[in-house]
Order: sequence, then C-alpha cells, then structure tokens
Amino acid sequence: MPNSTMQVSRPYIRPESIRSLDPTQKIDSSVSTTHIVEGLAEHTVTIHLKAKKSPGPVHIDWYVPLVDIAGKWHPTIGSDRSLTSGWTQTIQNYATYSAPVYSLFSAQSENRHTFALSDAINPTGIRVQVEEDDATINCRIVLFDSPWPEIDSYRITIRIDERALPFHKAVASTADWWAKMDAYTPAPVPAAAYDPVYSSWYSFHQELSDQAIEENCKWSKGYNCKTLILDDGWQTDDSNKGYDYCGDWEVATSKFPDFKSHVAQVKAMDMRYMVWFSVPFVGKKSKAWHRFSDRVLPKAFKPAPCLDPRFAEARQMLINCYRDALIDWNIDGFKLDFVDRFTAEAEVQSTQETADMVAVPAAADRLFTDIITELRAIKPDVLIEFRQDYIGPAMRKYGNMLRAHDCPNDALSNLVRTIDLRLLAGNTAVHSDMVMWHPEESVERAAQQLWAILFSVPQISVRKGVTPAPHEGMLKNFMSLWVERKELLLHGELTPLQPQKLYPAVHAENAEEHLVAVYQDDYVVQLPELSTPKLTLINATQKPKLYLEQATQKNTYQGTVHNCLGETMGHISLKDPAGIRKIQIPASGYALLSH
Ligand SMILES: OC[C@H]1O[C@H](OC[C@H]2O[C@H](O[C@]3(CO)O[C@H](CO)[C@@H](O)[C@@H]3O)[C@H](O)[C@@H](O)[C@@H]2O)[C@H](O)[C@@H](O)[C@H]1O
Repeated sequence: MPNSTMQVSRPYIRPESIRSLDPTQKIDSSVSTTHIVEGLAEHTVTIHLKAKKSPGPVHIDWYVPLVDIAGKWHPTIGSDRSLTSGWTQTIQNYATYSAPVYSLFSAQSENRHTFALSDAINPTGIRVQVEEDDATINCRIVLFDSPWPEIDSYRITIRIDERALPFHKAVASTADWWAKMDAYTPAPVPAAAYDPVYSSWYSFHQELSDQAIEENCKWSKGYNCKTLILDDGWQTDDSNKGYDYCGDWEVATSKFPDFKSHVAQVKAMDMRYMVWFSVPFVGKKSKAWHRFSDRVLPKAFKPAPCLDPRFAEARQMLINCYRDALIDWNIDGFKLDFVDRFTAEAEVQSTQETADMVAVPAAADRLFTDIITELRAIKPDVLIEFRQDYIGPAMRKYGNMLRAHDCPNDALSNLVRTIDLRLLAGNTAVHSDMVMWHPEESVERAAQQLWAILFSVPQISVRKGVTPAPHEGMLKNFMSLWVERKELLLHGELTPLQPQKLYPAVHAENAEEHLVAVYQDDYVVQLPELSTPKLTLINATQKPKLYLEQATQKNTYQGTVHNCLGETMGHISLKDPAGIRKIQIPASGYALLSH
C-alpha cells in the first residue's frame, strides 16, 4: 500500500490513484478534473481494458488530512457516526440499495469532505478508513467486484465537495447533482404523496378483514389520514408472518370476500388505497415458486427465494401483476417492498429461459423502469412507496414516497431515519415509519413518537378501540398542527443539527414561521435573529423546560404555551435581551409565538 502522506496532494484523484487488483488485468486510466467552484471538483475517471471482457476489481484511492473532521455520514450508517465505527468495512451501493455518497464533517456539522459517484446503478463499494500511521483518511472506491457484462471501457465521475457548507447542504447538493442527470430524473411527486397515511401493518399485522380496515379508515380520517396502505396479509389466509405465501398475489377471500367492492368502499370515504407487495419473493408455498424455482437468485432463500430479474419472463410476471392490480382493483398505488434483495449474484442457468442480462442491479433498474412506465401510462399520479434503504437516485426515478425503515415504538430511530432520508430526498415525499405505542404508555411519551416524525409525512398504525381517549386527543392535536404546517415542515428550509449526536434539535423555516423541535434534554437552542412573523418551539423531551440562547431580536415574540393535548397552559414572551434563558414548556408540549 502506498504511503498515505505521499498521497495527500491535489487533485485527489490522478491516474496513479487507480489500480487493478488482478495483476493480469491490464488497464489504462485517465482522469479529467473540472473545478466547478472553489472547493468543489468533479473528477471523471476513464478506465480502458486491453480487451473486451467482464472486468475484475479496480480500486480508486485518495487520502485526506484528518484535520477538523469529527464525524461521518452515509445513507446506511445507522446511529454510530464516529470516525472508526465500521471503518474497515466496504459499504455497498447499487440501484436498489443506498446511494454512493459519503460525507465527513466537523464537530460543528460543517462539511469537510463529501464525495459521491455518478454511477448509482451498478454495484460500487466505498471504504473510508482512518489511517492510524499518520492521521489521514483513506477514501477508497471499489469497482467491478461483482458480475459485470463484457466491456472495453468504463467512465465514472467522482464529485468531491470540500466547501465549508453545513453538512446537510453538501449532502443535498449531491442529490441535486444526481437529479439533474438524465439517468436519474426523479419521478413527479403528486400532492397526494404528502398526505398522512393510515397503515395496517403494526395495528393488524396479517390479521386483516375488510370490515376492520374500513372501520379504521373511517376512524383515521378523523386524524387527517387520506391514504390507506393495506400491508402484508391480504394475499394469504395464513396470519403467522413470514413470506412463504408471497408470489401469487391473489387476494385471500377469507379476509376480503369481495376486494374490488372493499376498495370502492374505502375510496368512497375519499381515501386513497395502496397495497403492499414484497417484489422479489416467490415463497415456497406459492404457485409462482413451482414456475420460477430455477430462475431465483442463488443466495440463501431467507426470508424467501427471490426472483432473478435477469430473466425477462420473471420481470414480465411482476409487471403484469402490478398492471392488473391497478386496473382490476382500481387502487391508487403500491408499497413495493424488499427490493434491496435484488443483490449482485452469480449467473443462473434455467432450462426454460436464457437470461437477457448479466448484472442483477442493472436488471432491477430495467424492471422498475418498465413497471413505472406501464403503471404511469394507466394512472399518471400512481403512488409508489419504497423503504429505507432503497432510497438512492435510481429509486427516485420510480418512487415518489420514501419511508423510514421499520422502527416500531422507537422515537429516536424514527427521528434519525426520517431526517437522514430528507437529506437526499429532494422533493420526493419522505414518510415516517408507522407510528405506534403501547396503550398504557403515558400520553406525553406517546407524543414523543409523533414529535420524532415531525419533518416527514406521518404514517399512523394504531387502532380504533385500543387507543385510549387522551391519546386520541393528543393524536388529533398533533395531526392538526402538522397539517397546518405541512408546507413549512416538508418544504421549508430544514436545518438538522449535529448528525453525530443524532439530531438533538431540528429547525425549519419559511417566510411565515421559524420552528424548532428539541429532542435532547437540557439542550441549549441557538435562536438566530428572526424575521418571520411566527415562532414555534417544540419540547419533544420529557423535561418541562427548554433552554434558549437567542440573538438580539428586532421583534418581541409572545404567545401561548400548550401541552401535548393542545390545552393552553400559560403565556410566554421572549422580550428579554440576548442570552441564555430557561422557559417552561410541559414535556411533549409546545409554544406558539408571534410578533
Ligand atoms: O411483512 C410486511 C412488512 O415488511 C417489511 O418489514 C419486514 C420486517 O421488518 C422488521 O424486521 C426487521 C427488523 O430490522 O427488518 C428486516 C426487514 O427489513 C427484517 O429482516 C428484520 O427482522 C419488522 O420488525 C418486522 O415486523 C417486519 O416484518 C416492511 O418494512 C413493513 O413495513 C411491512 O410491510
């Protein structure tokens, strides 16, 4: 391995940064660097192979001085953002998993080194490692580490952003870079994608019935839910979880004797209807398994065998399935699940059909392109939900809703996941994981589940008759407050602070209102000089107070303090001069101020 001290020089990426791991694979590489603005450069790497072949692994390495870098972020990082967590691992990216972007930032959350790759379809690896010998950071990109079609050259652009921007702006500008590429034009986002959802998953799991769904749709309408997602269970009489019965996608008539009429009943309530499918699964108890058992990916069949999208017939089966569902049932959209399972795999031989593609991620890209083209031709504003971690630029081409990965009853994870999603989502609607809580939970702690998802579209999955009356009041109040501020919360200027500390405070601002939500006990909120007529302070902690350090304000903000049920608890005025002050706001309460 070259001495990293020698390597810390700019431009970061030069022909000598690129090497083939296989000494018998001869490559010629060139790099062309474009300086976009001070601190932002695009390095376009071209790799020529001596002969047309399926390429073997190639590494691109560069070194960054570890100066004023305190944390890191990438789309699948989880909660440990320290520099050496998972530092020896190569993280994977491909069309239906994550996004090739990596950010290093200062303790004040200022960008230091954010890099991204133009190829978000084919599998790439990223490894970012602290070099203990000399306190540098080795950034490495791994190419061609999975089955590839034969090529004689390959081109990829590595965008490196070292501008002193807030970290989230550097990440967002990467998303804009992708979105402007023809290869990743994001799907249009219908207004409906931003409406709150009632989900049947946590409230019912697979124990579904038409009557219970209709009853809960009616109930959830009272809480501003405008879309239903009918989750797993509709396709099987079995209610024991697992995916053995996925693949045929026939309605379980024991649960829904007349599905079409049931959908019509729900839509008559002025609610949209979306249906869950686990896209790749052909469970071993399905008829599809018998038809496709020699066209599934060769990895372990857990939790179910996965169709191999390199076979045209497998792709067509899925396209037909969604087209028929849209037409026959008159539904509004799909929750398309488990698509990250379309992993890079070795070639599969079938006696029935010859695969027409070599790489699984590229085949999955083709599958979704064809699905969406077909569905949009029938219903241009069809709703498509994908779950974290299939959220990259390729997924934004097909989906208009991105949901936080499952984190039942876990407010902190729902906060971190929804904010992480927002960083890269652009205008694609970011949805929370479905909110649920135990009925014996205190109403204030239940409210924390909701404050956690404030900056995303709420998906609610509690149930009529099980939710206690005070909790219903709290839910109603939250949903009204959210709907009133939907523009601000989803489309205002979002400032999530301190990613390495899991966003202890998040600000949102538009011309009308500045809102700050505080998630960490005893956190001191920095309130800048404001020009908005309104100021909203949310105490999403379990302590009855907030600390505020405010700049001198031109205006005196005053207003009312509320508990989580919306009841007025007192009055507040922020007319004191600059400095730190403690203000009394109940746990899970909030203050509405204006000048
Ligand atoms: O089956 C319907 C649900 O399908 C998805 O969720 C799958 C399971 O997700 C969680 O389980 C884990 C926990 O991290 O997540 C992995 C799947 O991503 C799974 O291997 C893990 O066990 C939930 O705890 C479990 O209840 C789910 O079944 C989808 O995300 C859900 O919204 C449902 O549609």
